Amino acid sequence: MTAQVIDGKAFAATVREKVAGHVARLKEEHGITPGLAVVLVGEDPASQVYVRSKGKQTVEAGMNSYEHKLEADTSEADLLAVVDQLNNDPNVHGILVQLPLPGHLNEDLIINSIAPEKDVDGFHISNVGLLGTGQKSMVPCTPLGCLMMLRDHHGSLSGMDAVVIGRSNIVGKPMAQLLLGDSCTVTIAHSRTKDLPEVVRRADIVVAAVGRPEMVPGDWIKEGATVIDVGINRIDAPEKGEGKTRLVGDVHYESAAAVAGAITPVPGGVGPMTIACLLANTVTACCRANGLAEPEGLTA
Ligand SMILES: Nc1nc2c(c(=O)[nH]1)N[C@@H](CN(C=O)c1ccc(C(=O)N[C@@H](CCC(=O)O)C(=O)O)cc1)CN2
Repeated sequence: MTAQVIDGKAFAATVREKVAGHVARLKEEHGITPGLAVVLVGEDPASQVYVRSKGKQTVEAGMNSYEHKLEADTSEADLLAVVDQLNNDPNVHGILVQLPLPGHLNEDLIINSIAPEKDVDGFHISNVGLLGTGQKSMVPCTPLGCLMMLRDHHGSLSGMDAVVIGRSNIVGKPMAQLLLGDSCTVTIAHSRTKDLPEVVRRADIVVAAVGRPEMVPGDWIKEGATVIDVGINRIDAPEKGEGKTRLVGDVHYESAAAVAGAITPVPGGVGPMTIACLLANTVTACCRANGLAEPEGLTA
């Protein structure tokens, strides 16, 4: 079997189009423009690229983008003051603090200082609790993007066996909650899981989110399974020339694609969906803040 490639880049473009349509309607019918504030602390090069991309895509979708770039040595008190100001700004419907933060800042404290209804990352403890109890919440963008691709590919996920490899708060745990919400039988596997290959071999859906380059080989994958690769790892690529690198996922793509029914590539799979879902969450937050109907197909 050769897997169907799930094109996250193309799918993300359709999500952004839907978002732009909702934004246009919000403007025309209600005179409201959704606004997203992104806070970046420090000069991590990858974070700078992601923040730039978020700002650009926010504006392209017709929304207002507010960027707050703070020095790497910004104090916790100063960062909390910026978040507080954004919490109280009626033009800001979504707030995101780019991660990772510099080591001297308490990530949990900062995230939990964001007003839950503006927490478009879905990382606030209130949103974690709401998602875990099946209530309306803001849903973390990467798992939401994975769920959208799975629903698009399969229609219903009900009764499917799903394995999520990785138990991070940002991807693994919310992903498992979303799959459970769609009536999958869910296993969360991690570094201490006994006989990981056997656990993965049972799964109709494999979501790999461990951050270890090409850790999941094709012979762990059940024939016809759907593989969602969340990993984005940069590795040396001497075959491309001295000092060159390339991106790989947590799954060994070639061997997995030979047995899977469908697979997301890296790059161009889950990654682009993360920012598309951030835009979707911002529109959702704006509609909720104004007591308007939520956009269909853009939430979990
Ligand atoms: N506050 C947050 N911080 C971080 C998040 C997040 O969701 N919220 N996620 C990641 C970084 N991230 C967005 O912030 C992100 C990562 C990767 C991509 C992406 O499109 N990747 C491309 C490849 C890019 C490349 O060439 O390097 C792909 O996979 O095709 C988008 C967003 C950590 N921080």
